[in-house]
Amino acid sequence: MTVKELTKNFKVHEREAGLRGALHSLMKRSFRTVTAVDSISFGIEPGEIVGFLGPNGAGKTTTMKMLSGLLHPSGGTIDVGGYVPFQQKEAFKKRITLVMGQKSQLIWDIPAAETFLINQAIYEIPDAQYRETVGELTDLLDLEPLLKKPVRTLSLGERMKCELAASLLHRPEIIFLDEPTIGLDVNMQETVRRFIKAYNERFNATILLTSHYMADVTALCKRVIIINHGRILFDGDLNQLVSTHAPFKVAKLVFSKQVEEVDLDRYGTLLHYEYPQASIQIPREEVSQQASRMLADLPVQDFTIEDPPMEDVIGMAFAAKEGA
Ligand SMILES: Nc1ncnc2c1ncn2[C@@H]1O[C@H](COP(=O)(O)OP(=O)(O)OP(=O)(O)O)[C@@H](O)[C@H]1O
Repeated sequence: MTVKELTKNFKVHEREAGLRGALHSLMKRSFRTVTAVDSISFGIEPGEIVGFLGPNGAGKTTTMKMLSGLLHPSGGTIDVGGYVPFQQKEAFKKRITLVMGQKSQLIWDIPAAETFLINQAIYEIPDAQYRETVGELTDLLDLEPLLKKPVRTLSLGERMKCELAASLLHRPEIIFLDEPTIGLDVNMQETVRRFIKAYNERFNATILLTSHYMADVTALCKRVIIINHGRILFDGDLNQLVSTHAPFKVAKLVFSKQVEEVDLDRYGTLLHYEYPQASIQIPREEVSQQASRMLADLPVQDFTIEDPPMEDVIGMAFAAKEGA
């Protein structure tokens, strides 16, 4: 998949407040242009899972819609699996899918199994292949007990599992996942994550994923693209992002006895101390040395070294860019 200088402008109608504004806008409409995606370029190799991150309104969904052919770009070029998405060729539609966590394609009053049959017809999936794929997806997602119930009676997580299956029946090799875990409880998020990983491994599918849950990103994506105000801020290895923008780790300690706060400052920057727990920020190159010192000097009952939370790392990446 290759994207070059992709841009999307929306024309939005502006109206002054109040009755005068309403009357005025009847006579003369005034428009403002919003640039949702501003000349972004990137390439994604077959089989890669890439995290597409950014704050609300950054342009992620707009980009996904252009990549899947739902929106016509204002500028730039897109090649997805050898196709130009907005030409909406049948062969292209059979190779991709767009799953939006906030929107459902399942029909509310009938069981998911029946939506599956409709999709079989739409995508012209031969019977044998359809049965095999439904069987595989049913196993991977544990769908058996869900398929015959009307969709409206399913929980959000159960519906999301059916949603994923419905979107993957035609075995697309390029998948756009827009917030697939939104609103799900922690266990169901983990189930969906495991499924995405298994699907990617089994079919070598290329996946572009947006999520506000950093656990999705750290579990699935080696590479991330971060956008803000429609522009790419970072595109590269997740580990590199962390080591560039957070050149430190956080030691989490649990003590078996009270320790003086001043004693903890000696090992790094004390972030938090409330007996029996403390967290201390330590420069990466000092981690092993300071860890052995702490274990030797302090009444440590439990000890872990972690990367800082991804939210913080991304926050630091934004701050660095704005400061530059
Ligand atoms: N149809 C539209 N008409 C006008 N403006 C739009 C339209 N769709 C999106 N926008 C604007 O484009 C910008 C990018 O929106 P987009 O939905 O792509 O962001 P996002 O990164 O997906 O955000 P979120 O994380 O909240 O889903 C926003 O300022 C949004 O208001």
